[in-house]
This record gives sequence, C-alpha cells and structure tokens, in this order.
Amino acid sequence: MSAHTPQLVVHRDKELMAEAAAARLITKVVDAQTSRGHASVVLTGGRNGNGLLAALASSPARDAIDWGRLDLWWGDERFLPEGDPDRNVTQAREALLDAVPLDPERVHAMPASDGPYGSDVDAAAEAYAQELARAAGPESHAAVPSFDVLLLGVGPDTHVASLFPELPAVRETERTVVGVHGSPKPPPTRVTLTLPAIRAAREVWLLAAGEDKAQAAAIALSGAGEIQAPAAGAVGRARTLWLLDSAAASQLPRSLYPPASA
Ligand SMILES: O=C(O)[C@H](O)[C@@H](O)[C@H](O)[C@H](O)COP(=O)(O)O
Repeated sequence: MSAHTPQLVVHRDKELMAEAAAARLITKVVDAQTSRGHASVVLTGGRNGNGLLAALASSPARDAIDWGRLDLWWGDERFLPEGDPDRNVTQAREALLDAVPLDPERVHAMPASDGPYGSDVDAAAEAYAQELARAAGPESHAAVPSFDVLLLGVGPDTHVASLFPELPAVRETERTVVGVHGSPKPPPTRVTLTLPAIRAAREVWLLAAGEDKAQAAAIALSGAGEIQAPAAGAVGRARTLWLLDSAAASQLPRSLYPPASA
C-alpha cells in the first residue's frame, strides 16, 4: 500500500470520531516529541476540526504532550479582524489553546485582516509562506516545515482548507500559501495552504463526519481528480488517513474499510 493510498477508519458517530482522533493525535505528537524533540501540527477549522480540539482539551492523556515543544500552524483561515469569532484561531483558542501551556512563539496564526498587511490578503498569504519557509528544515519537502500531522476537515463539496473545486487556489502548483477571493463558503476572503504545502506533510488526516459528507467522501475516495475534488489531492508523504463516522462513510463501498467500532 503506497503512502498515497488512503487508509480509512470509521467510527460509530462524530463524537466517538472526535475522541478517537484526539487520542490518536496525542500519541502521534508524543511519539514525535520523543524521537525528534518537538512536533509540528497543522490545525483545521470547522465543526470536525474544533470537535477534535475540544475532545483533546478534555482528554485525561492531554498533558502527555509537552505543549511547550509543539508548533501549531493553520491549513486555512478566514481573513477577518483579530479576535473575530469566525476566525479559525479564535475557535481553536476557545476549544483548546487557551487551556494548555503552549509557547506563544510556536503558535503560528495566519494574519488577520486588521494586521500588518491590512486588507491585502495576497500580501498576508505571502507573509505566511515566508514564515513557513523560515521554519522549513533540511528534511522538509517543500518550503514548509515537515509537519508531523496536517489536519483537514472535508467540506460537502470535497473542499479541504480553503481549496474549493475548480477555483484558482486548488490549481496552484508553486506557491505554498495563497489568498482566496470569493470563497463559496463564507466568509469570502481567506488564506489557505495549497496542495503542494499539504502534500509536504508526513501525515495528512482528513476528518469527515455527518451524512452531509457522505457524497464528498465517496467522490474523493473513488479516484476523482484533485481539481474537481480537492480532498482527493490531500495526501501525505508517509500516510493519508481518513477519519470518518458511519454516516459520512455510508456511500463508500464496504470493501474500502473494516468497521473500527460497531
Ligand atoms: O475554514 C474553514 O471553514 C475550514 O478550514 C474548512 O475547510 C472546514 O474544515 C470544512 O469546511 C469542513 O467544515 P465542517 O467540519 O464544519 O463541516
């Protein structure tokens, strides 16, 4: 099985999926910190991404993670003023980040629309690309750090991060971060990693729970192209893992996965 062949784990419901994904992430981060002294994780916005963070916050094993040696990045961000409740970083802080002793220097939020780049989302994207490049190490496979885990929620249209089917950002092959104008999912202006940046991650974990993701999962896992189905292009160098609940897996061929939980 190649690293690009997605592995699937299906859980009974979205709550169990969030708890199991949080436990999986704790183990992955602890292993990375043990073997390399630090860990690097890319967070995602949305209900499933925030659900994972909330489950992690309440996990009894939470503090097995050395929070001071964890680098956090974002896969995308809504280009809104600092502190706006719709920003992914605001929601991540509420779900987990404000409850754990992270090193603020290692929390790499994407720029806000009232930050140093003002309303210029393309300049904000370029600045984040430069921040990623500065953090890239010799083992990196693009001008980004070698992320241990890159988390992605999956949209009902198969979007991941702010890469939407057929739109310019999903077609980007050189830059690691771009600005998005006219996102079909509000708000319209966003900053997003591109597929080259996503594919530089050691592991990519895609989160899909709920009936409204069943068609997207079936399309993305049935060999669709990445322009039409961006989730299909979200593959990791060492592993691509889909974490689903039964509802989101309901349109997948049964041959694709063993049930992880009844
Ligand atoms: O900024 C965003 O909106 C997210 O990063 C986006 O990519 C999200 O992960 C998916 O739309 C799934 O969202 P749900 O988990 O809420 O369905």
